[in-house]
Order: sequence, then structure tokens, then C-alpha cells
Amino acid sequence: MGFFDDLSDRIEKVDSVVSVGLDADIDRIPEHLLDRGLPRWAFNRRIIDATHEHAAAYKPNAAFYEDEDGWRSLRETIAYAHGKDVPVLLDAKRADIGNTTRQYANLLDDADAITVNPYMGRDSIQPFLAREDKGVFVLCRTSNPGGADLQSLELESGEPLYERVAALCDLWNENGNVGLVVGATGPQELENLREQVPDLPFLVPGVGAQGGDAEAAVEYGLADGVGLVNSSRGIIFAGEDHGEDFDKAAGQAAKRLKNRLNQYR
Ligand SMILES: O=c1ccn([C@@H]2O[C@H](COP(=O)(O)O)[C@@H](O)[C@H]2O)c(=O)[nH]1
Repeated sequence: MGFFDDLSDRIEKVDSVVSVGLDADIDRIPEHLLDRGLPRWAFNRRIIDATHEHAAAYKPNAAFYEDEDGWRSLRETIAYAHGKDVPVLLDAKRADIGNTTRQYANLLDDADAITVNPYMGRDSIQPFLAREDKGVFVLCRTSNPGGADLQSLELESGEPLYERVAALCDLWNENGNVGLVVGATGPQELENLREQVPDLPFLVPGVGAQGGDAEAAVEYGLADGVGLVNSSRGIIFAGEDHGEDFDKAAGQAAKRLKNRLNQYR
């Protein structure tokens, strides 16, 4: 069983395509958790307890864990999510020359899937692609306002660069473990890409705090029912003003997003 088979089972089990983004920003974690040994882990544990019934996957972003306590928190978080049978996609956006990227690929020893950057070409992500049982989501058309600066540049053929990335990913998908990252803030690009690569599942960030198009995220993000629509801040900080009960609000936010997305499935 590969990552996308496991994800498909999980989606069916919880009737949800919601990816809960665990961007455990230490500056937004409730104050009463800050005196814990690993506040980000204490926070994530409560978030996972409150949201796992609605989560097709968890997506911690590595940026929020890149220090000594952060890596420990991340490892505990991944193990805890696995204890609840939820796959974990590490949003790390890695890639480098072969010798270096082989080290980055070790991140997949813990996580089930990862995001990678295609800018350095196939060899820079090959060690990830070679992990047949793991998912590899390649940045294609990102959700940020500057995403178009390079990704929408027209090549001589007339196609935008992001479409070339998608075409290459289709070729690189020899192990059936490749997906694309396509933001919900670009519904037209989502539609174009779905038509171009009908078999590749998408990770669609940008609904929630970034105001992306939830309907397009579902309509075009899923390939044969498989894909992920992510919200991070909109779920995990939904209870920011609720003190000790912050987790209940997160659980409700995850459920609300699940129900909203399910209208379009
Ligand atoms: O194109 C992209 C790629 C990745 N992200 C990441 O997803 C989450 C979104 O967080 P929200 O709080 O739901 O806005 C975050 O980790 C981003 O780094 C993205 O937004 N867009």
C-alpha cells in the first residue's frame, strides 16, 4: 500500500478531505501551555485530540519546528497522529543537489509524505520520489500573491511554467506517489491543472485565512476522490480567545470545514 492508498482509506473512513495544518506558532499558543517542557507538542496534542475525527491528514509546516525543542515536538506530534491512524504530511518544501537532498529525504523516516520544490529539477527530488511508500507533493502553483511571478511565466511553447512542472511531475510519477501543491487562491489554475493531469492528487492550501475558493479546491483538487484541502490558522487558532477551551473551537472549526467541503464532493 502506498501513501495515496492509505490516504484514500482515511478519507473514506472519516468522510473528510480536510488537512489540518499544524503550524504551531509559539507566539499564538495559549499562555497556559507555555510553561510546559514542549509547548508546541502540548498544543498539538490537544489539537489532535479535538480534530482527528475530521482530519484526513495533518500537515505540520517544518518552519514552525526548526529548533531543538521544535524537532522533538514534531517527532512527538507525528507519533501521536499516527496513534490516531492519521497520516502526516510534512510541509518542508525541500530539494537540493543529490548529496544534500539524500539527507533531506530522511525526513520521510517519520512523516508519510512531504512537500518538495521542483526548481532544481528531477535529481534534486529523486531521493523523495524513490520512497515508493511515501507521498511527494511538488510545488506547482502556490497560493501566495507572488506565486505568479515565476510560476506563470510563459515558456516559448506558450505554456506557463506551472503547467510544465505538472507535465514533468506526471512523468516522474513512476511509483504512483506524486501529487501537486496548487493553491485555492487560483481557481482557474486549479481547473487547468486538473484537466491537464487528471490522475495526480492535489494538496490545496489557501482556504481559510488566505480566503481561497473552497468549492474549486474540492472540485479540482481531488483525483478519483483523493486529495487534501488544507487549513492551518483557521482551524488551530479558531479558539485563540477561548483560553483553556481553545481545542474545542479548533474541533468545531475542523468539523465546519469538513462539512463545507463535503457539499462539493
Ligand atoms: O502554496 C502554498 C504552499 C504551502 N502553503 C502552506 O499551507 C499552510 C497554509 O496556512 P493557512 O493558515 O491555512 O493560511 C501554511 O503552512 C503555508 O506555508 C500555502 O499556504 N500555500
